[in-house]
Amino acid sequence: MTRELPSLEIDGVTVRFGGLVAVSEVTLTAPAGQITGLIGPNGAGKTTTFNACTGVVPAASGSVRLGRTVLDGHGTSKRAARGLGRTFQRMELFDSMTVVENVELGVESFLAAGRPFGQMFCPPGERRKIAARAADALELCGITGLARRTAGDLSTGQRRLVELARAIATPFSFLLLDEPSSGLDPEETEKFGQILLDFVADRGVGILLVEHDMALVSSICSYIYVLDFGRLIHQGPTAEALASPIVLEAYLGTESSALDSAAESIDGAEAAHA
Ligand SMILES: Nc1ncnc2c1ncn2[C@@H]1O[C@H](COP(=O)(O)OP(=O)(O)OP(=O)(O)O)[C@@H](O)[C@H]1O
Repeated sequence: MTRELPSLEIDGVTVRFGGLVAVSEVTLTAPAGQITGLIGPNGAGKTTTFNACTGVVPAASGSVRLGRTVLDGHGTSKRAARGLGRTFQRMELFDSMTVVENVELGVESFLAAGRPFGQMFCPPGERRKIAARAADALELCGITGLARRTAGDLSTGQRRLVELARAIATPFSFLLLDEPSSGLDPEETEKFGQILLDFVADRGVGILLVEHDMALVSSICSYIYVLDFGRLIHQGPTAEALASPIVLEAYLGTESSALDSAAESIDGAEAAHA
């Protein structure tokens, strides 16, 4: 029987840094088995929203749930143990370790956190489980051939895939991905997007994606939320949201070229389906 995976529910979350309201009463739902986009200009509050979900910063008000599990009041490790995984804007790989060691470490830490003296003893059978999950994730990301390479020797594109493999090898029930395609060229980005689509279709895990690459957003997210100055200014199906005057205005002068490229890729996709 496959387990039912949760949606992420953010309900009226506000985060303040002194007098600055970085996130203001943000409410969103990101369902299981889909990639939901969270976009907005620089400084709009996207990463802070992720930080509030994972417990890195306290929310002044509001609530975060994974399905029926309330995450409020827990620290970062407990929220991860409840199933909320995350990748960071800046890559957090261990450069002196091999690719497979990096990926296995993610799984090992997750499993160890769930039992007493977990970091000291690895029960028989668990090592095989960890290796199997890591091998599966490397294959899904198309990097099995890099398993024994040292992470620090890899290109940015390869390192992004290792980071993704580590996140998907770990048995999280929902993933927050913060600009995961940053530094990739268009070909690598397209491949990366396809891996994400295959992953959610195959495993049913939900993803909330923060991303500046609008061509990627428009090709893999069916629904997006748009933040500006900490507030949600729009939500809706991707094509509609990216064409919305209020969204265009928020991006004007900052990322209008990014939206142009998104519009081109939406037009291209529509033409291909016609
Ligand atoms: N720890 C902090 N202390 C004070 N201000 C902060 C802190 N973290 C973020 N901010 C401020 O909160 C606002 C939202 O920042 P945040 O990093 O969430 O934006 P973002 O949408 O993720 O931006 P970007 O796309 O550039 O990563 C910004 O004005 C930022 O300067």
